[in-house]
Amino acid sequence: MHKRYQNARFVTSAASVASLPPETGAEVAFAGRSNAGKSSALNRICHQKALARTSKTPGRTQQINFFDVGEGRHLVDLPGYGYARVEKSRQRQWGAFLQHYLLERGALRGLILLMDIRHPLTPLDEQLLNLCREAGVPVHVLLTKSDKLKRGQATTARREVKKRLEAEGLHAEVQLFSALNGEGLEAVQARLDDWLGFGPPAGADAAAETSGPEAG
Ligand SMILES: Nc1nc2c(ncn2[C@@H]2O[C@H](COP(=O)(O)OP(=O)(O)OP(=O)(O)O)[C@@H](O)[C@H]2O)c(=O)[nH]1
Repeated sequence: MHKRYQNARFVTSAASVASLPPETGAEVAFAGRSNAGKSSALNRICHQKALARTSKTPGRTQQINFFDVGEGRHLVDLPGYGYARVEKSRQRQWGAFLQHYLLERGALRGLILLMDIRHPLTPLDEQLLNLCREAGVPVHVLLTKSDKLKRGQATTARREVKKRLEAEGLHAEVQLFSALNGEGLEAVQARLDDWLGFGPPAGADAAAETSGPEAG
């Protein structure tokens, strides 16, 4: 089992450009619509119950949260977007902050975009993908809650998302993920290792290393 992320710990939050922490090393950001399953995914990836608070009320995560995963590397939890009840002015403010973060953050190695497998590629997801392309930030897509669909449906959903992205000239990798049953966990951890510049985990065998991010 991959244990590196078990020691992740919360370091700080930022609610504005001015309060962003100094760039100490590589970081990978997690983004997605409210309720896409981001907190659940982070908790699962880090084998912790409440690292990122899982909430049944969508839209409650309002700050960028930084988690230290060792050796100066960080996972960064971006606030969920698209929650209808957040006022327009706050949505705009958040958009500007996100744009600044994606364009200016030198330490940012890539973005994990989480989308509920049953509702992928909403207009806000598309906007974020375009922003990442503009900023030159690589994207890795998790189609979350894959346990909600039958095997064949999940595979088809993945293929269709991949096809739509390619049609738009976006070359993101797309994988299935379930925080519930752990599907795709090793693939996303391998992607994080790669982006963060970690070597293979101690005790990893060749099979684990070759299970590419598109597995699942
Ligand atoms: N079946 C299933 N449900 C999931 C999975 N991941 C998350 N959920 C459920 O989906 C809901 C939202 O999950 P969260 O992890 O809180 O979502 P979030 O994206 O962090 O939401 P915000 O805090 O609004 O940004 C919760 O009711 C979770 O229990 C999954 O893999 N499978």
